[in-house]
Order: sequence, then C-alpha cells, then structure tokens
Amino acid sequence: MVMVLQANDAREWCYRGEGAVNLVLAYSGEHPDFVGKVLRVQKVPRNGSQCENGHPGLTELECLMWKEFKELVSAPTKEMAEYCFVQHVMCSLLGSKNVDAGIHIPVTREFLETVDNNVLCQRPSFRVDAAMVNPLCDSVLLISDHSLFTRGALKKDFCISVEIKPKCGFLPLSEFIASENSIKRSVTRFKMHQALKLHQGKISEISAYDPLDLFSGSSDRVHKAIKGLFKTPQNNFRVFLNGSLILGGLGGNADATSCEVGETFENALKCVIQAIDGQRTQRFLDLISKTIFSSGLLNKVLEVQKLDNADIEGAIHAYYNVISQPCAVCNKRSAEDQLSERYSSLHSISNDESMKIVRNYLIAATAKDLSMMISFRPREDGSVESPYSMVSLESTNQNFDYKAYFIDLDLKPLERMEYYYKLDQQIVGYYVQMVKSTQQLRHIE
Ligand SMILES: O=P(O)(O)O[C@@H]1[C@@H](OP(=O)(O)O)[C@H](OP(=O)(O)O)[C@H](O)[C@H](OP(=O)(O)O)[C@H]1OP(=O)(O)O
Ligand SMILES: Nc1ncnc2c1ncn2[C@@H]1O[C@H](COP(=O)(O)OP(=O)(O)OP(=O)(O)O)[C@@H](O)[C@H]1O
Ligand SMILES: [Zn+2]
Repeated sequence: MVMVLQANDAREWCYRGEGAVNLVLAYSGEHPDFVGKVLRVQKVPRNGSQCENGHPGLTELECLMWKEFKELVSAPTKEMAEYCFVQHVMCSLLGSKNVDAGIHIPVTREFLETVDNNVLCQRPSFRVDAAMVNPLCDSVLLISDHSLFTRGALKKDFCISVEIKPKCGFLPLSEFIASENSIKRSVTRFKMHQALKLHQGKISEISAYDPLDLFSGSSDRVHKAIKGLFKTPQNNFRVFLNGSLILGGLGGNADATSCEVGETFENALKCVIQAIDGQRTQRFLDLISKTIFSSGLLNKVLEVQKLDNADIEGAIHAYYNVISQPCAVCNKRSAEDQLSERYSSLHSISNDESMKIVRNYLIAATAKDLSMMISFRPREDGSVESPYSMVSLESTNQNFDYKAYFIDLDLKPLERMEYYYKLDQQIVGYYVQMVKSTQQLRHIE
C-alpha cells in the first residue's frame, strides 16, 4: 500500500483514545485498506524544545545493551527501533498470536495538523496541556482495531471489547530492597502509587482493584479483580461497544462508576447479554473473568514482568555500571549501611551482567505498562468453524468468539532508569510516611 495520508483524509479519522505518548484514531471511512484499522500517532510534549522527526535510532549505549537483537540495533530511526522491539523482543516473549506490531504509513504534516485540530475538543484537558500531535513525524502506525471484529463479521453482529491495563502483578523479593522500604515486599506498587496519586490530585478515589487478584491464577480472585476494575476504572479499564466507549475514561482516567453510569452501562448491554434487567453487568463481568482465567494470557505477562528480579533498587546500580558513571545511590548511602556490601557486589559484576539486569528491567517495565484488549462477538449456533477461541457463558446460554491482543508494547528508554528510581523512592517514601502518621493518630485516639 503506497499511499500518503493528506489533509483531506483527516476527516475520516476520529478520536479513539490516547496515553501519555500516542494518540489513537479510528477509521470511519470506506477505503478497504483502512476499514477495521486504527492509526497510532506520536505526540510531542508542549513544553519540549523542538518537535523532532525521524530522530536517530538507539543511542550508542542502548545499541550495546540490545546487541543480541540485530534488527533493533540497525534500525535507522527511533520509530523503526520501537517497531523492531515489538516484533523481535515482545512478540517472542508474549506470543505473536496476541501482538500486532502494525505497519508504518506515510503522512503529510498537513494531515497531522488537521488531525490535531479536529480531535482537540474530545481530548482530556490534562492531555491537551501536556502534549500535541507531533506535526513533524513523517509516518504513523496502522494497526488492527482490536475493538472490532472485521473479517467475516455479519453486519448485525455486535462486538464488545474490554481494555485492561493490569500493571505490576507481583510483590518484589529482591535482596537489594533497603530495609526502610521493606513494605514493598507486602504492599503492591499499585496500591502504594494510588496513595501518592490521590495525594497529588491525579485520582479522586483509591482503586478497588488489586493486581495480585488479577494475576493470582484463582478464578474467584480474578473475578474480584474484574469487579474492582468495574467499580473504579481509572485508566485500568474500558469497555467499547462496536468501537464506541461505553465505560471508562476516553484518553485518561475515569472516576468511580456511579449508579447512573452503572445503569446506562447495564442498558447498553441489552444487545450483548441475554439476561433479565439488573443482571447483565454481573454476567458480563463473569464473561471477562472466565475468559481471562481460561486463556492463561496473564501468565505470560507475569513471566515477563518478573524479568525484573533485582527491583529498581538493584537495577539502578547496574545502570550506573552500564553508563560508566559513579553510582549516585551508593554515593548517598553511608559506608556502614548494612546493604552497602551488597550494592558493592553489584558494582563488581561484568558489564555483560549489568547490561542483562538493565535490559531485563526495561523489558519488564514494558510488561508492567501494557494493556490487553479482549473482544467478544456472539458465535452463531452450530458455527463450529471459527478461527477464534470460544468462551461459553452458561448462565445465559451464550457462546462468544473472542480474540485478545496486547497493546502499548513500547520500548522504555535507558535514560529513564534514574526517573524510575526516583519515582519508586517517592512512592514508597510517601506510603511509609502515611502509614506512620495513621499509626500515630490511632495511638493518640
Ligand atoms: O510509572 P507508572 O507505573 O506510573 O506508569 C506510567 C503510566 O502511569 P500509570 O501509573 O499507569 O497511570 C502512564 O500512564 P498515564 O499517562 O498515567 O495514563 C504511562 O503509561 C507511562 O508510560 P509512557 O510514558 O507512555 O512510556 C508509564 O510509565 P512507565 O513506568 O511505564 O515508564
Ligand atoms: N490497536 C488498537 N485497537 C483499538 N484501540 C486501541 C488500539 N491501540 C490503542 N488503542 C486505544 O488507544 C488508547 C491509547 O493507546 P496506547 O495505550 O497505545 O497509547 P500510549 O500513549 O502508548 O499509552 P501509555 O500512556 O500507556 O504509554 C488505548 O488506551 C486504547 O483505548
Ligand atoms: Zn551503587
């Protein structure tokens, strides 16, 4: 397909959502090459210096770190390197069946500027303030729209899809966690981060979702996690009906699901779930839980997340080895510190070992930030020849085809390691402080 998207093509692309780095547009036109596809367009921070285009691929150090992956290292631009990372690293870890890296298609600056202008009023204001479409990109990614079934779907069929951002699903065991941070071994990063986000005004309520439930491998706990996600979707849960959002926040966070929102959602499920009023939502949450539990999809994600076995408190020392700089963390700790010997041991490992620790940390960071999209459509009675897996909802006597994809498998830059360390210390520091103050208050009462 050699086609350059021009300004007048922009009207056929409508806002579907966005994260911190990319804006996603769904196709509403009739061109066969685009039906059932989305465009993933890079954004650029508003406070950033200059918009960049086709910036060089990986840095010299990143090339050394990813040297096993030849395609990644030889990618001429950052965009191509990102693409190779999905194709060659994440695909092999998560399984190519559930990953669609998409294809790059060329666009004009006018196309990007028109898109940016067209979608402005639909974007959350905090996202608008933070970033805009990068007008200097010369290509964007064309990916299958995972909220739709296209091939073979009958016009009357509906497609309902859920998007889940599960975040980190395990408690770290690393020996490098400092004693003052030992709470990290018993309280999830997600829970601690919620406290900080509430304090910073980024969320209005603590989430009822616990990632440990979702990743537990127990059907009851998976169900509990899905109920928690429904109750407090934030940026962890969205539901689309035929590509339109019916629950959750478009492009950002959603507040806790109110009675009104719950009722509207229950009504929207009328064409999906055959149950009496008041029970459709429960049945639908059962369907999601059952699919997640039986598909085993999250087992793969957890395995990749656990490539981070040193925790950032260990990996940060390896990072300073990789960049051949004095360790800013060790410099701050006193020599008598119980852990200083352990950290010194990290500074005497080989460069290859250091690179492996950091590389695995960054791969795990991608797996902790990915989302999963699962789409369902009814399976006609007797239609056994379907390329899709099937899930049965016994309570309503319905069968569904489903497909599942991982999205947002972006490569995290090496230079973000210091930020990861600072954020980790801020999250745990705030939580420890909060626990102490609560205990003191209880003591006074
Ligand atoms: O650090 P975290 O855990 O807060 O994750 C960031 C996410 O915040 P969250 O806590 O999920 O709301 C954050 O999501 P939001 O912008 O908050 O929706 C991004 O996904 C960010 O990744 P990147 O900047 O796109 O590479 C994520 O950054 P990475 O840690 O994945 O680099
Ligand atoms: N292939 C797809 N099909 C359907 N919807 C999609 C697809 N890819 C992305 N989306 C929608 O667009 C939103 C933003 O996409 P994405 O998560 O890739 O952005 P991002 O900026 O990389 O996110 P993050 O901030 O998590 O790094 C998603 O939350 C999802 O709702
Ligand atoms: Zn150190």
